[in-house]
Amino acid sequence: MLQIDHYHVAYGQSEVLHGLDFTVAPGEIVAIMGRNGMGKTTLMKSLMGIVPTSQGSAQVDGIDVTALKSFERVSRGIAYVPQGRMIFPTMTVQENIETGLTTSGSTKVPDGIYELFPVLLDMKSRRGGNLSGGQQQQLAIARALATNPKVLLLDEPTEGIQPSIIREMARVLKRIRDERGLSIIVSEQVLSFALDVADRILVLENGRLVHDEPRSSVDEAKVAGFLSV
Ligand SMILES: Nc1ncnc2c1ncn2[C@@H]1O[C@H](COP(=O)(O)OP(=O)(O)OP(=O)(O)O)[C@@H](O)[C@H]1O
Repeated sequence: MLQIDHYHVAYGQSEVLHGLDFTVAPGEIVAIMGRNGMGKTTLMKSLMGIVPTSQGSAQVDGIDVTALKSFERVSRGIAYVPQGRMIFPTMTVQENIETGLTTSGSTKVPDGIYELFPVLLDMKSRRGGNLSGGQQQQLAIARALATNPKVLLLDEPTEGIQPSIIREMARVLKRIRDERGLSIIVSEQVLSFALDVADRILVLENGRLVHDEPRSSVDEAKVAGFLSV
């Protein structure tokens, strides 16, 4: 569903990603792990077309998206939940989700979204800024799903969220994957969440992939070693 080849990204003269190669299958959840500053956010932003790719390519469902603008990537099936969630604080919950509908041509929030996140239905007339961190994270995921994506990117979704909500988030992400068959890429520093949610664990270290193992055979101590400072 997502294929990344020889993928390089730089800020000006400073290269941050030095040639990544990986694929994500339909219905697969991949966790990209790594300490602060290793390039996880840069990868997400470049896949979304916010930061340009300097070499290499990204394909979604067989279509090269490397030269496309962000809104074109959304219509090709990439959705993004940025670090810090970035919901619109003065807009209501419903209005926040509706901003994701522009690509689908629909004006009504699909019922399936509120089924996944019942708390958002209860709060649909509240302002986004009045929600808790966990509820805002659910809202950001709901908004991304409203674009009906094939590939969902989540940048450090557990940041600032309490443990019980983190476990619930893992459950919902797996349910979304099972029901919609989409591919999910989640950048993470919390190993327990990655082990809970992912089918495969990649580790990014100084802009290179240094580890790529299925969840079932992952060496937890080795991955933890990459994450310790
Ligand atoms: N706008 C920018 N201009 C120049 N360098 C940048 C810019 N944004 C990030 N960097 C650098 O790129 C490198 C990777 O940063 P990035 O934010 O992708 O890491 P990360 O793994 O997502 O870390 P974090 O967990 O802190 O978000 C860092 O060295 C950072 O200083």
